[in-house]
Amino acid sequence: MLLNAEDFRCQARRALPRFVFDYIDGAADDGACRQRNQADFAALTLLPRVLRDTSQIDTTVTVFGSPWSVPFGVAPTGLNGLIRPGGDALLAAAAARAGIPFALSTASNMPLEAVRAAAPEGLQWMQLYVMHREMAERIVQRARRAGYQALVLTVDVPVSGNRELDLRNGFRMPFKPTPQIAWEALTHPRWSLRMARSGTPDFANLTVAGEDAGSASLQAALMARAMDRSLVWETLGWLRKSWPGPLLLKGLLHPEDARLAVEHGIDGLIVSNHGGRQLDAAPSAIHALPAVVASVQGRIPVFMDSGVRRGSDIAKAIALGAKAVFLGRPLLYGLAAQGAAGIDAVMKQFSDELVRTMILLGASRIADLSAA
Ligand SMILES: Cc1cc2nc3c(=O)[nH]c(=O)nc-3n(C[C@H](O)[C@H](O)[C@H](O)COP(=O)(O)O)c2cc1C
Ligand SMILES: O=C(O)C(=O)c1ccccc1
Repeated sequence: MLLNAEDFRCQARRALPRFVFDYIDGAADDGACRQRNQADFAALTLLPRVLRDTSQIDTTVTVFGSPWSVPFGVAPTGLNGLIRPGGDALLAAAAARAGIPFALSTASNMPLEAVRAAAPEGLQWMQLYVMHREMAERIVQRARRAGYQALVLTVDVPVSGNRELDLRNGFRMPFKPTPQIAWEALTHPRWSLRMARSGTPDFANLTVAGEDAGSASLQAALMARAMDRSLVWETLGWLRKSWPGPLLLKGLLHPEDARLAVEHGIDGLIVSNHGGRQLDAAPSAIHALPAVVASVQGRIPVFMDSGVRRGSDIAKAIALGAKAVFLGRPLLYGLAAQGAAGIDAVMKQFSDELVRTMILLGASRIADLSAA
């Protein structure tokens, strides 16, 4: 029986070739930050109230004018097509069914227009990595035309985190199976068959004038996470010109950076350490959240991700000032274990756990959690 995120993780380990599972599950250096993310959630408590009317539970929140049925969304993750062909479309459609937003990664294997078409009624946000500004501008224009509602600039990948599992496995883009990867793939005939039918899982959203979107050098550069490190607060205004909608920064932890973000006209923040995949010495996101919330003083919504594994973790993040959270690996485990049904099941698990937590806390609305 798959009852919780850890159950789905174990099932995903069985369902995937090792190099794919390692890529998803892996973290930077020694995995200390990834562990901290969960340990710090576990160390927090919520103080329940009793004899309050919880006969009706309302989990909805409104974000940038749009209602979410529950206060969580799908975090942007690259290479979802490596888990299942069309992984991004499956995640986007599941999010639309659940009434929550899906964030598409710049490092996705499906063209952003195709993902939008897979769930045209859903909320979709576009995550941006800036390798070249001109390439970034093209992605932003396309996202705007395709109807993405918000743009999320990820700022915690100035360079790749040290992912030793990926290095040892020889996992590279353009996708080129090493003997080990070929062996792992072949011992998972179902996975290999699916991939054989769908073709190589290239990054599909890299467009540069004069260079083929699928060029080997662009593929390799994105996999090496070779970002434009000259992009700074002073040059952020450049993005504003091509994106009139909500613009969020993802991956900051410092309260002073939160203040700078507000000063520079940013519309929302995602407090995150990238699931422990970047700076292994970083504090947990839930630990960093309160100072960021204090610094922002309610001027813009603050979201968080990294380490959310239970509905009670969502309640804890909201109690500490988050508007909502994003889920990364748990949904990927669901996708790996059972495809679309697995994503639905993981989303339902988090919703059910949140509702139970709210009843136990005597909170009938999300706003009531702020006091827990
Ligand atoms: C396999 C994988 C790929 C990811 N790719 C991206 C990405 O392309 N862009 C991005 O902003 N964050 C990326 N992230 C980070 C997630 O958006 C999110 O911050 C993180 O997964 C949250 O932690 P959690 O997995 O503990 O929930 C990735 C995370 C994983 C696990
Ligand atoms: O692995 C990641 O966390 C990530 O952000 C990423 C970046 C570029 C390509 C693939 C994944």
